Amino acid sequence: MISIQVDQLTKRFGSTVALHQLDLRIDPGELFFLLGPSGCGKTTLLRSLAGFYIPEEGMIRFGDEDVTRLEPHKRNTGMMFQSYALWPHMTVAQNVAFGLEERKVAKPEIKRRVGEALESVRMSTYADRSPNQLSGGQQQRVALARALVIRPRCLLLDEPLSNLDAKLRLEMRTEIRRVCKEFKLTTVYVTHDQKEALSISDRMAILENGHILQVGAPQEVYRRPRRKTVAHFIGETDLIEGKLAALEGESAVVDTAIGRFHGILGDPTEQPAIGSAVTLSIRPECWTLRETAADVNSVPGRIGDSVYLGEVAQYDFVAGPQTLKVYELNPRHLAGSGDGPLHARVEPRDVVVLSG
Ligand SMILES: Nc1ncnc2c1ncn2[C@@H]1O[C@H](COP(=O)(O)OP(=O)(O)OP(=O)(O)O)[C@@H](O)[C@H]1O
Repeated sequence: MISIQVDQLTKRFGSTVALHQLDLRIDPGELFFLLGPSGCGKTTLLRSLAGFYIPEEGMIRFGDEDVTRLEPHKRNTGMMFQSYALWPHMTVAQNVAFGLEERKVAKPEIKRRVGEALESVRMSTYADRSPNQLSGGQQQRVALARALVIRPRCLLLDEPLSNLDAKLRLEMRTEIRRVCKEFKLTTVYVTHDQKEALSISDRMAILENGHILQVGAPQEVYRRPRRKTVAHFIGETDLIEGKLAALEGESAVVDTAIGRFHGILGDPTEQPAIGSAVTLSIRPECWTLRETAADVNSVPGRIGDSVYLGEVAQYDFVAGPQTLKVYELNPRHLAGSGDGPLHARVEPRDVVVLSG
């Protein structure tokens, strides 16, 4: 197991700065995700780790070794990309063996390791098939076996599941986590799919314009986003603009057009000034609907549109000038626009106060 450390990494393409003095440390054996809007620099960072891009400034280390300028094939990384590109004229076993043949590994050793790699992704019985006789999910398993067979120092995955349908994606993401943990591989995983990241990552980084906005475990990033962009990018959220009325440690009081809220600072290291503009981020499932008002964090309003989805009912809750998304888990019945006035209430710990 190795750590991956990135110090002050800058990568430019002409006048575009794809990565700005990026600092990041990924712990040994960690399953680490890179997330962010299109063009934020995820692929550039992954390709720099793989050695396909050489940064203009900064350093990349695998464990204690400086690999910043090392050629890709000398880095010994296992890679799996969006198009898994198995060679159609080779069998599954030959596809997996290829990397070992290139490395001039002895024949009996190749046979043993290919067997082990196919076993680890549960594809042993398909060894003699050609790739076009496999489903998309099975091809992806072979691509994973091909990445694992070289005993890489780390795994680099770029949208590995994006060609699969929804059900297979669910199955394969658990499979990828199982394999990474079994092989104790430090893994960097790029995706657009926040559910993939929330469900299997140890930690994740959210990028924007070549900068890292936040690094943390899924629960930290989801429950305590530090910036509006992060709150907006990960999960659903209600953003409510207001002015900071009081601050004591991490606890903040904010006045908004729909009332006064008590909450917690998203980024306790940045203390906004009293009277400054702030934004509240409240997850739709944190609200509860009641017929009576509560003492704090209680907003009167009416149900607008509603959608029943079995385990959850989704409401548009019209509170004066603001329409909030409110999700009720395990709904007994669906509230409708014909119902009387209600009060949406939220715990202060679920109200995240963000600068700006
Ligand atoms: N080979 C290249 N030549 C010129 N500009 C590039 C090149 N590769 C990336 N860029 C630019 O660098 C920035 C970061 O791109 P990158 O591909 O890393 O983003 P991304 O987060 O992976 O996006 P996506 O989610 O769309 O794949 C973008 O502005 C992109 O246009």
